[in-house]
Amino acid sequence: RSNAESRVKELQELLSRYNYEYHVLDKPSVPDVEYDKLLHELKQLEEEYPEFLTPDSPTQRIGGSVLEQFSKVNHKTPMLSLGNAFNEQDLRDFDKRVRKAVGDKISYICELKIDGLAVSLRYEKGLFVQGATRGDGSVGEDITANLKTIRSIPLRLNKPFSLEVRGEAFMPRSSFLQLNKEKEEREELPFANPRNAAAGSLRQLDPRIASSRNLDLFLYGIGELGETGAETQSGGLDLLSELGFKTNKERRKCESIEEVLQYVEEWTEKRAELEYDIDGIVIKVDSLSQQEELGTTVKSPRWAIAFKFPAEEVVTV
Ligand SMILES: Cc1ccc(Cn2cc(C(N)=O)ccc2=O)c(C)c1
Repeated sequence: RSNAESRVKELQELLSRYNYEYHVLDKPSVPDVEYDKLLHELKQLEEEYPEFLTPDSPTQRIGGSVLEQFSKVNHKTPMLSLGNAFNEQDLRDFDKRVRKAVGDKISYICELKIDGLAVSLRYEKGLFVQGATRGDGSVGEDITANLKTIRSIPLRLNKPFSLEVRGEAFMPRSSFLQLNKEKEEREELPFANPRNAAAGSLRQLDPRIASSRNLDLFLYGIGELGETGAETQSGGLDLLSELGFKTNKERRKCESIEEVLQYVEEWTEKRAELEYDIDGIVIKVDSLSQQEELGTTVKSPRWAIAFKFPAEEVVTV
């Protein structure tokens, strides 16, 4: 019995690591069948010895019940929306406003703007306890059970931190095309785009449906930054990676608006090569103290802007 307990612990550790290698690093160290075999062994042991079952076990991704409805969640810090830029001049004007307010010693960080839906995840002492949609920025919907089905989300951090993190949930384009093919075969209405498919999947009351949709998530922000000691946005992103979160590797530090414009130009060309849709580029002042100095307007930060790509001409045949 005691070696059943140690075997359960060993399998939970092992499977969590394999899950991280596969879904976060995209670099599995064991074949899928090996992972599957060990997962079944853990499921058997947890059935036989339920006292060893923990909520963060790799077997607990798909909750038991179908929800009646989603409850509401109040975001401690509001989830802001970004002001938009549509051309080079808008970006140069943004740069001027920033320099006027905080002076000329600034760095920017550019990140791909994933075309999905913004969600926030709360961890207590390292354990994933709640996940919510952005909603209106102050009140969102509790979609914890559906977010748990996203395999790249750690159910337990590798440090017992209590913090709130934010990111964009999305559906890879290949999964979107496959889902629509299946919908058309069932003569169901297909989703118009991956963003709608991701939103529709996370709004399912049955977590088994969300689990089948191959959703994913990139984290890009930490609420209550002070707790973690990060001093820059780029440092915050590195910390998120160290904690076991999936972050987007295409981010770039830019020392001038010229470099920002180069990055925007580069990804305007390359966006079709990505496995997911992006609808623009997010540009942020990297220093968190300068972000505080710049503050926010009624609804969006003065220290960030979203460059939006021109809407794609939809070819209707
Ligand atoms: C049967 C089966 C089991 C697992 C997976 C995918 N996968 C693989 C690993 C792995 N190799 O470390 C870890 C987690 C995971 O989700 C597939 C596609 C099929």
